[in-house]
Amino acid sequence: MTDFRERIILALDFGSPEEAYACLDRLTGDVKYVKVGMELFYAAGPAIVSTLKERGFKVFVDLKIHDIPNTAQGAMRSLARLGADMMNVHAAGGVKMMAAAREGVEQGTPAGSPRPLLIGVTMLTSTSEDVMNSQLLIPGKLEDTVAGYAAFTKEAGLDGVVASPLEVPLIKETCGTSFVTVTPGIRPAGSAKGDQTRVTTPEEALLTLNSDYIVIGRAITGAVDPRAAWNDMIDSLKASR
Ligand SMILES: O=C(O)c1cc(=O)[nH]c(=O)n1[C@@H]1O[C@H](COP(=O)(O)O)[C@@H](O)[C@H]1O
Repeated sequence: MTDFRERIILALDFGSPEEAYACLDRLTGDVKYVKVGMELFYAAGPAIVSTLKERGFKVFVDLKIHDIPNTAQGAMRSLARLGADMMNVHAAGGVKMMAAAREGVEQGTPAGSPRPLLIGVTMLTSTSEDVMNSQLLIPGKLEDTVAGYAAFTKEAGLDGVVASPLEVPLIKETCGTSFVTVTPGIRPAGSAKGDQTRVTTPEEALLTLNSDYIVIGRAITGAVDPRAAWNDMIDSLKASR
C-alpha cells in the first residue's frame, strides 16, 4: 500500500452526524477511512454507517463489544448487517467470546459482501503498565499481556488487534506479519498526549514500526484548522519516507 491515506483511520468522535460531516467536508478527497465510535454511533444511530459508506468512505465501527459469548455473537450479527469494513471486540472477553463474535460476523454479513475485518482490542492505549498492574490487577509487563491477548485473538480466528504502535513489532513476531495491527495512540510531534499513555508519532507508527493502520482523532478533528493539520501530517510522512 503506497498511499498513506489508505492506512490512516480518522476517528470521528463527535456528538452529532452534522459535526462529523462538517469535519469531513473540510477534508474532502483526502480521508479514505473513518471510525465511528460510541459517541457518534449512539448519537446518530446505525444509519450513520451506510451514509458514510454511500459517501465513499471505508468505515471502522468501534463499539468494543465485551459480553457473554451468546450476546457478543448476536451483537456482531446485527452490526455486520450494517456493511462496515472493520469492527472490534475486547480480547479480554476471552477466546470463546471472540470466536462467537466471529461467527456472528459471518452470520450477519450480507450475501455477496466481503466479511468485515474483526479486530480484538488488547490493552487500551490509555492504560499504563502501572494501572494495568494496580487497577486491572494483571501482574507483569504490559507488553506480555498485549502479546498474550494477541495470540488468543488469533486463536479465536480474528483478523488482528488494536494496540499501541509501540507493540506492533512484538505482535507481528508473535502472530505473524499478516496479522493486522490497528493502532491508536497517535500524536504528531508537539501535540498533547491528553488521556493517552502509550503514544508515538504517525511517522514512527507507519514507517518505523510498520503498523498496518493508524487511528487518529483529536490531533486532526480538534485542530483549529483540520485541513492544515492533516496536510502537515501527510507532508511529514512523505518527507520521512
Ligand atoms: O479501539 C479503538 O479505536 C481505540 C482503542 C485504544 O486502545 N485506544 C484508543 O484511543 N482507541 C480509539 O482511538 C481514538 C483515538 O483518538 P485520539 O486520541 O483523539 O487520537 C478514539 O476514538 C479511541 O476510542
